[in-house]
Amino acid sequence: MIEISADVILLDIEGTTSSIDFVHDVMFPFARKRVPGFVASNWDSPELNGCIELLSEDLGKESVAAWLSGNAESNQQSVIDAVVDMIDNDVKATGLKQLQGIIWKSGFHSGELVAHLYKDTAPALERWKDAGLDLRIYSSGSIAAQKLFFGHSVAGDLLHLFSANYDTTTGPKKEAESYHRIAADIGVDADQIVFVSDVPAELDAAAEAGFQTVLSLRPGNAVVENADDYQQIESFEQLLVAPNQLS
Ligand SMILES: CSCCC(=O)C(=O)COP(=O)(O)O
Ligand SMILES: [Mg+2]
Repeated sequence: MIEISADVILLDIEGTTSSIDFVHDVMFPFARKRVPGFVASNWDSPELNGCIELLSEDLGKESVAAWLSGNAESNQQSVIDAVVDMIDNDVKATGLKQLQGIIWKSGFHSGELVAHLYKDTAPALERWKDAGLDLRIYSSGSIAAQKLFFGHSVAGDLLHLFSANYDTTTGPKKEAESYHRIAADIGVDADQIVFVSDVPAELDAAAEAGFQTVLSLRPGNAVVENADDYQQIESFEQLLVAPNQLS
């Protein structure tokens, strides 16, 4: 059991509230299968072009210019191949995550996608919220995707439990500056925020910014060799958080 005093709980999704398998074996294949049709049908749309613009910031203008150096048909195929390759390699690029979020929308709305949550996740969120804690999400998945995810979960629509969502438009999850920005956005001292994630490098960045941190050890997560360097939980039932100063 870990007992913490804090006002805000900031949660990662994959490997923390929900299984990595669901994201990799259900959500990624759903998007991957639909990338060719989506790119072909939306080639001139502001939505797709916004994602391509973001990818050129993520990957460098030269890479994206190379995809777009041929005729319309070959350019579309280059974008499709590049996006599929990034999905297969779990690239956490903002433009890719925006694109995935757009494609997932139809799946969550039709009921084909229902977000996985560990059985302790929804009860813990309710318990923490009732105790007066401010709950937020910070994930590589786009904010739109996060809202689809928690709006269409195995425990129903949980969006009312969260005060805000952050994605990589705030900055990369492994950089301290991103956590400084989140603390400034919330308007509390960094030490009043506890960040829970399965990725040590994310916890290290958060700790560098002054956050309290907890390592999430869920079944199917990557093995963390130095797990004992962190406060750790296998379930949210092991995380007791008492609010400090928020009214
Ligand atoms: C919003 S669900 C999709 C999650 C996703 O695409 C992802 O990359 C998860 O990364 P996280 O930062 O939550 O580990
Ligand atoms: Mg994670």
